[in-house]
Amino acid sequence: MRRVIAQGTFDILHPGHVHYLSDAAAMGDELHVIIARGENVTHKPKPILDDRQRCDMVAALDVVDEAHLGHPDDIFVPIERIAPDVIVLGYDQHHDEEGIRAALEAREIDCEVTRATPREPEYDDELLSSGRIIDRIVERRC
Ligand SMILES: Cc1cc2nc3c(=O)[nH]c(=O)nc-3n(C[C@H](O)[C@H](O)[C@H](O)COP(=O)(O)O)c2cc1C
Ligand SMILES: Nc1ncnc2c1ncn2[C@@H]1O[C@H](COP(=O)(O)OP(=O)(O)OP(=O)(O)O)[C@@H](O)[C@H]1O
Repeated sequence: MRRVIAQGTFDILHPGHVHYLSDAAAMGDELHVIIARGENVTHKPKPILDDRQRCDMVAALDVVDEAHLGHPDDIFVPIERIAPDVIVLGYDQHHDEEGIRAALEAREIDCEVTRATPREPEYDDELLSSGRIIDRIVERRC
């Protein structure tokens, strides 16, 4: 049984998320997804949706076996509990692969780190970013 971890904010789901999670699921037998707590999303605007709602929506996707709300202070706590064989970073996630590998090694967690592929738009005006969907809502409804 090869266990895979994917992670992210997942505020307002779109086909880019489904692509990432399907890519990650194809790398093993069981996909676990860690949902970033709103308080830990500091590199972009805070999510619109609550932690629990984002977690429940990801859990409802077919390719996902289990969605876990992230730890408030230490990202390695859920990883130690899940004990994955591979962590799949998103194609544009700012996390540094080498840094994560070194931290895993320091904690004696034997796990690969790899990156998923991007989904390119398949038709005109396909919106593949939660931020762009929110911008569109503001533009059209405010
Ligand atoms: C391996 C890994 C584990 C993570 N675990 C947690 C966690 O336990 N709690 C949390 O709030 N964020 C966690 N994060 C951070 C977020 O999932 C996420 O990368 C970031 O906050 C949101 O960025 P993004 O949605 O733009 O990728 C983790 C990130 C990585 C790479
Ligand atoms: N178009 C896409 N193709 C492949 N993966 C994607 C795509 N969009 C998002 N992802 C992946 O989904 C995961 C969660 O992404 P995140 O919640 O930051 O979504 P986002 O739509 O990129 O958000 P924002 O627009 O606020 O930056 C990340 O690992 C990210 O790489």
